[in-house]
Amino acid sequence: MIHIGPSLLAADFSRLAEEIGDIEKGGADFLHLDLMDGHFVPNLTFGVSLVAALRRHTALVFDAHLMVEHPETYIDALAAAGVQYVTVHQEACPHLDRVLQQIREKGMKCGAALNPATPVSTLECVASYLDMILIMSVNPGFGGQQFIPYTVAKVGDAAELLENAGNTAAVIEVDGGITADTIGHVTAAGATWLVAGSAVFGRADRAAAIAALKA
Ligand SMILES: O=C(CO)[C@H](O)[C@H](O)COP(=O)(O)O
Repeated sequence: MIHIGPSLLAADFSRLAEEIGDIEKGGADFLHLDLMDGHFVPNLTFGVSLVAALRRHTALVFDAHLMVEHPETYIDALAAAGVQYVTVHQEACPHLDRVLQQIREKGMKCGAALNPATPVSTLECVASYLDMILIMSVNPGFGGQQFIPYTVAKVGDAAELLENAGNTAAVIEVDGGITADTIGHVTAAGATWLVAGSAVFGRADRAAAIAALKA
């Protein structure tokens, strides 16, 4: 079952509540929230107070992707803001197990994200209890980039890792450069959650854009 999550990064920041209403009506399955701190990635987006404010405007599942240093300092506030999925970067977490447990203890689903050049094998020790593996198919920091083809093989690696760990409940999400042309490659390899920024918010008819990706 394919889930499409528009990335708020590509929305019109001057009218976010309307933009979210548009994709919710248009058939989005979740809302992807890119929190960037200007340190882990060379861009700065928004923080938890904005996420909390948006929570009042939609029933969509909130999928927070933390592209930040020290993600452990965000977890309590994200739980209070009503976020359901929190994904941290393996590369930002010297204590990955600890921060994933912290997310679970707050009653949220936990995910681990990998930059394009980070191997899936780095998640072997936590694979049995992850709720999500997020394969970045662009270098994180900016929307509208070109999909990196070698990341398709990493989706297959993630599927194999989860299978070997006996974790059939976890999902594989892919983020970056997802379009009607690239989506089929990653779904064939095992991804079921697809983040799409430009391919949804960049189009006037969001319902048609989501339907095109699902098709
Ligand atoms: O995490 C991201 C960038 O770091 C974005 O979610 C991603 O790039 C989506 O945008 P697009 O679909 O336009 O590539």
